[in-house]
Amino acid sequence: MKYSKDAALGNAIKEYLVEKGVETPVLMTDKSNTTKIRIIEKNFTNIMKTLGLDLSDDSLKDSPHRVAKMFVNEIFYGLDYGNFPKATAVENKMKYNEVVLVKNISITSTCEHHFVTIDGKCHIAYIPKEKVIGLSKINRIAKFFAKRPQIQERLSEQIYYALSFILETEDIAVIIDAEHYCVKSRGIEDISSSTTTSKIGGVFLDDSARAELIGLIK
Ligand SMILES: Nc1nc2c(ncn2[C@@H]2O[C@H](COP(=O)(O)OP(=O)(O)OP(=O)(O)O)[C@@H](O)[C@H]2O)c(=O)[nH]1
Ligand SMILES: [Zn+2]
Repeated sequence: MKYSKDAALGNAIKEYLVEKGVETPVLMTDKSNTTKIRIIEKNFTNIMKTLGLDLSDDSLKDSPHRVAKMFVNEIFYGLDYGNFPKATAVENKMKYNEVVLVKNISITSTCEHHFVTIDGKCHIAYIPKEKVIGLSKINRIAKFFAKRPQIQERLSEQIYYALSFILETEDIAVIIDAEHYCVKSRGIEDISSSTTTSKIGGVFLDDSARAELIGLIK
């Protein structure tokens, strides 16, 4: 992943999420990515063999390594705060104090109960106080927290508190609408339902501001 990272900011946000009680339950690991990939590869080999799959088949033989790389470097890279995007806020010199809304941010995450895909859209709004942030950084922060085993409620809250920490305001709204493949492709097998969650703070809690925001999203 080629983007600028900021581990110091990531670690400060981790502490803030722990304080707010919204951090993902994680235990410390000092294993390198190479070690993690080697261990996951070995364990996924066992899963495939247990299912009776023939790992000498050309198409299957590299799947354990492929899955291990995908877990560590792609779909779960947001477990590592060393990958937190460089998202430094800058002074709000123009004193802009109306809504900034980034709509339809594509999110793919992974359900932590079943380890299948969550696929949806995220809308993020804030009203600047002293600080503003590059627009793409909002998408990047949402994506960082999506790249973990997740539940949708916690994903909404983690994005909210990370932005609140960086932007030094509570005037933020995070709304996610997503389809869960654990609901769609298994279990209840409902192909049409989606789930909306939100974490809203500050002025967006007022009825009129909330109504205005919903109008802008529509
Ligand atoms: N609150 C919440 N629940 C979720 C999310 N993703 C998946 N779930 C639910 O987690 C629950 C896990 O329930 P269990 O009864 O332990 O699992 P299960 O036997 O596979 O349940 P079914 O999905 O109903 O077949 C299910 O109801 C899922 O729909 C999420 O993001 N938020
Ligand atoms: Zn699930």
